[in-house]
Amino acid sequence: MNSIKLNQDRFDAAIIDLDGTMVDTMGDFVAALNLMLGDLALHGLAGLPLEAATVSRMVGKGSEHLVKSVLNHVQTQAKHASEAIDLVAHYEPAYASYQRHYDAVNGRHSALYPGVLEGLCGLQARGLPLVCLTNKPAAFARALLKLKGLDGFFREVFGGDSFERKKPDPLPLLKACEFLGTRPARTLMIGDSSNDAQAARAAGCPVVLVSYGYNHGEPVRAVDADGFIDSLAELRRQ
Ligand SMILES: O=C(O)COP(=O)(O)O
Ligand SMILES: [Mg+2]
Repeated sequence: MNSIKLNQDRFDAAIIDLDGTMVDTMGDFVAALNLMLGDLALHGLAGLPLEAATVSRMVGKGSEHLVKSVLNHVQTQAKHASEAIDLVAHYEPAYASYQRHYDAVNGRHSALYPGVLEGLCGLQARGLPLVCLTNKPAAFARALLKLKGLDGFFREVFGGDSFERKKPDPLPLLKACEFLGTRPARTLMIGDSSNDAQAARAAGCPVVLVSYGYNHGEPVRAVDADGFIDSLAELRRQ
């Protein structure tokens, strides 16, 4: 980690992102989205099924954004005007189908990144209270954390539907700090994307990004952040 030294003097708590930071959930997203396209009879259209490389560019801004991005992608893949889809008419059924399928596949095609347990244990051993803050719907996030054995680490789990606005808006981080009773300047945000970094900057939280996540398909080290780590286990050693 380059410019941040993690020590108890500097931080009173940590807020940790879920997808792309603690759990590699790409397999769940891809499975649920392809089942959704099957329901809508869009599965066979121009170059589908969707692949992880495509979906990883769309993840991180919540389910509504993800479903809209996939429908837009299908639209741009349509080779003939006759294949063009009505995005507005498809959105509601697509979203309902996606939610149903994601609920069923949640955690089945996903895995903890290496070093996550060590990192969380290290933060906990330092006495830092932890909150999980994701743009994933809170119910999906809680079920996933439980399935992966991580639920016991967090005082609270906030999702993309917990507040009026999602990351990159600072509101969820400010609310998480309020819950923790800590000042943003002393609350470390750990994430995988520019979404997390922008929210942290705007809230006044220091931010460290992992190098292995999704970051909307862009190189993460180009993002304005206070440090980068290759594994959460590095937090233990600071
Ligand atoms: O957009 C999502 O569903 C999840 O994204 P996040 O856990 O990286 O915030
Ligand atoms: Mg993320």
